[in-house]
Amino acid sequence: MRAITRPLSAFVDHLPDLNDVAGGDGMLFVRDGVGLAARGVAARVAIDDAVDLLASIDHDSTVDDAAPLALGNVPFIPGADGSLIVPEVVVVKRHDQAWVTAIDGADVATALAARPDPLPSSASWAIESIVDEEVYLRAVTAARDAVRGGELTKAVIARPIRVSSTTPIDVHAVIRRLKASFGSSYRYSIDGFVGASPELLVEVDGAVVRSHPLAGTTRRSGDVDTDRRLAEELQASEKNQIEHRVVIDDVHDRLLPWASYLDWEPEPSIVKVANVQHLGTRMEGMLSQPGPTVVELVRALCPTPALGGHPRDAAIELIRSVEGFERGRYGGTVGWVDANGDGTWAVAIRCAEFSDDRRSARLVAGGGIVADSEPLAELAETQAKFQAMLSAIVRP
Ligand SMILES: C=C(O[C@@H]1C=C(C(=O)O)C=C[C@H]1O)C(=O)O
Repeated sequence: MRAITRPLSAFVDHLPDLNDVAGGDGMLFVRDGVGLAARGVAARVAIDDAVDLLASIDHDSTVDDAAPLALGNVPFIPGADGSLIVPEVVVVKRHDQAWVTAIDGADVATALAARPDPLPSSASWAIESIVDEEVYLRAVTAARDAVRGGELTKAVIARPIRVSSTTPIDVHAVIRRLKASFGSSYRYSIDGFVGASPELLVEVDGAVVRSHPLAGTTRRSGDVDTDRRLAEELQASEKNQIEHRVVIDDVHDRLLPWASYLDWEPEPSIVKVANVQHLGTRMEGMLSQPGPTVVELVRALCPTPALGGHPRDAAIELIRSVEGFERGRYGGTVGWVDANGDGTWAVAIRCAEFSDDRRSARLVAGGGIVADSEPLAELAETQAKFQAMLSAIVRP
């Protein structure tokens, strides 16, 4: 394969919005205006082979930092195949520069051409649980009992719902709404898998490695003082601190063997998203040289205990025996890797999987269960988390 990279300014005089480059049928991975949008499939590649394939591409570039890249998703189950896409055309935006890479002479002008604004439309909607509430509540209780019995320190229990519409759902409109409400989350759209995740699994940027695990959740109220009180209660809650500690220790222990240095916030801080607030701990370090690719770190970290639990194998076994559905892409990770092994991967949460005809979507949300978890409070937490995608999809 051959790739050509040029500054975006060689093709357009104003920077297009990445959401509009992706539209309803392209690909997107972006946060706060930094990220990429892509169109067309030049190749599909197993994640473990991606860096070798990308490095073998003959790359003609006038942009120093640019390298061919692939994006996609790794499912929740450890070791599951993740198939990435090498796009025909990809537009990359960083803080200070923007460029476009085209594979094998793909048509950049068509990829960048303005897409019509999504039209407002009205539909009738139905929302139904895919797994009965009773099954979910029993699963939470089973996880709590396993923690109380000393088999686990934490397991994450989730539940799926289906949203159906009488008319096809316009994914372009959905990603635009996610931008408006969840600009600082990792917003993604790949092969009908769309979401806005606040959680960074791992990022490799040269020798620098970063992760931002989240665990421990409370609602938001719409009122500043109430939100502050809820955040203080979250910080002071032993139950939530335990949920959080399990994740931080595990991510730290999995990253440390690759790092010459790893730093982290001494106390978890509050991460506010439009619908909920979380406990989060930023980690940043330097990779030992020669450094691992981001794919190796994805393999080491996925699924994070923020979505599985601890110990990992026992938690996943329990999840699979009590949850009553297959998680598939939910709870895995979504992101990109380039020919240098750099890349950014978010935890695949706050997501919707659209049917091929776009008339329905499966949404999944869950939460960490420890000894003091209350099943009905957990149900309410999933409802708050569902709001991220529901509010972007449902337009009566
Ligand atoms: C499981 C989800 O979110 C995860 C679980 C959290 C928790 O238990 O408090 C918080 C953030 C995420 O790591 C989800 O959104 O479905």
